[in-house]
Amino acid sequence: MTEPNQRTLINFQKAQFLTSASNLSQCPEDIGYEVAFAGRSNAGKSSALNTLTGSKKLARTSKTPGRTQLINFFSISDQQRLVDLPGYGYAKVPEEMKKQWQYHLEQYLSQRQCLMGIVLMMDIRHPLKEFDLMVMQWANSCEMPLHILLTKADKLKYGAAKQALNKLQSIIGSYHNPISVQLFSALKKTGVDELRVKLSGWLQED
Ligand SMILES: Nc1nc2c(ncn2[C@@H]2O[C@H](COP(=O)(O)OP(=O)(O)OP(=O)(O)O)[C@@H](O)[C@H]2O)c(=O)[nH]1
Ligand SMILES: [Mg+2]
Repeated sequence: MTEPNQRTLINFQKAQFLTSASNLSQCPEDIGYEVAFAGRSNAGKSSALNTLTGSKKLARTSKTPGRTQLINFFSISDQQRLVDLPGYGYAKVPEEMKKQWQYHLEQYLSQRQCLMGIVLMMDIRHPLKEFDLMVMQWANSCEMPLHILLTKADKLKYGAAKQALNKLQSIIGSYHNPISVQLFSALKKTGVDELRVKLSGWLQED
């Protein structure tokens, strides 16, 4: 028998765009294993997905916050998918549209049976905003595994980045869902292996 930590690493380079959905009914069949990438608009979700999969343009990145407006599905195999969720909190989007996204996002998060865990991305310079705390509390309440990426770690000196990591680590100590945090930089490729190990655990059967 293999120990969970000896499971094979998934080859994330196999990820291919599958489909986009604007609501739950348009999502692919709810089977197998799925991991969702969530975060505030501009947190670096699409960049992290591209870095993870070794692709420059699998997920669209943009200097314009709010670019990813649909739930985008990427398949690694017919049983394993990565999901780029719409960025939350882009101010220039009309209020009604924001409510719609929020509704569909909540539907997805609460109803999706194959959802194994959430990767929550926060810009290391602006962590723990209202949306982040909401996701953290929600995950805690339903025991959903959560892995936090402190993104754009290259924007801080190593000491300051480490300090931000330590602070987050002490905060998540009071949570009782499976929860972890790491530094990440799409620019410098920092933390990619750590992320691959975490997701390989989530996306495979025990
Ligand atoms: N310096 C630095 N910039 C980054 C990093 N990751 C992302 N960015 C930049 O941050 C901006 C937003 O990145 P995206 O990956 O598009 O962010 P997103 O969370 O997908 O944004 P939305 O789809 O709008 O919600 C882009 O200009 C990226 O180039 C990083 O690790 N380091
Ligand atoms: Mg995006």
